[in-house]
Amino acid sequence: MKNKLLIIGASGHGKVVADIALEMGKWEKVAFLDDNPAVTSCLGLDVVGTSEDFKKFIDDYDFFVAIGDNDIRKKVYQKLESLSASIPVLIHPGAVVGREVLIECGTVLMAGVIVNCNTRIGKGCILNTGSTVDHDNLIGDFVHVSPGVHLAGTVIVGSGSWLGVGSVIKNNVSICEGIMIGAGAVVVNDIITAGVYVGVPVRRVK
Ligand SMILES: CC(=O)SCCNC(=O)CCNC(=O)[C@H](O)C(C)(C)COP(=O)(O)OP(=O)(O)OC[C@H]1O[C@@H](n2cnc3c(N)ncnc32)[C@H](O)[C@@H]1OP(=O)(O)O
Repeated sequence: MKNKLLIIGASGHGKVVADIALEMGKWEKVAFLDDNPAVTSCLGLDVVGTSEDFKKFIDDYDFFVAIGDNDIRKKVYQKLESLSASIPVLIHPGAVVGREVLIECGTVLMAGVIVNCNTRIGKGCILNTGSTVDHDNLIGDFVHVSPGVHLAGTVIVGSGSWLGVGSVIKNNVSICEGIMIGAGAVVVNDIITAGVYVGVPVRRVK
């Protein structure tokens, strides 16, 4: 771990990620990289270059990819990983993490998140504000669990999936890779085909 942090992506999501990093109090400097030249600061923190510039900073900074889109976040993360960048886990002090929970690099737990025991969260995930992930879950890489989502016990979520705001996943359900679950949806059975699912209980719309 380094004493400076560069956040890639000075968006609304990046702003919340920076807020968490500052709350954690582990870095003496926090700054951004962003590809929009019009954005020069975010949350009062400087944008010091574009995402292409990251190699210049690699020896001195930790890096965190704060890009909401799962596919883009994965691409940028993998570029950093291939150069052995130091990529932390960010956990808001107001999140609760149970025993025997494994959280991989590049994942953020926002305020009010609860992860119960024996759960594994993959790399590059977003556990957004107030979401809960219960016991014995397996969450793949680059998953976005939106604000207010609830996953009951023994749920599996495949890599790259996005659970929309306020959705609910019943216990013992598996969701395959690359799924989009709509806002407010309820999943009560396994989902084995990629697509967009909405409603209560969910139906596939795309
Ligand atoms: C901090 C943050 O902000 S984190 C970000 C959180 N954001 C989210 O969670 C966004 C979740 N996104 C959604 O719910 C979106 O509506 C999606 C992804 C499910 C669908 O979006 P699109 O692919 O653009 O589909 P589209 O809007 O064309 O809708 C397709 C159909 O599904 C319906 N539909 C879309 N979303 C929902 C939903 N959440 N619940 C019920 N029905 C829905 C539409 O009314 C439409 O029905 P119709 O064909 O009968 O008219």
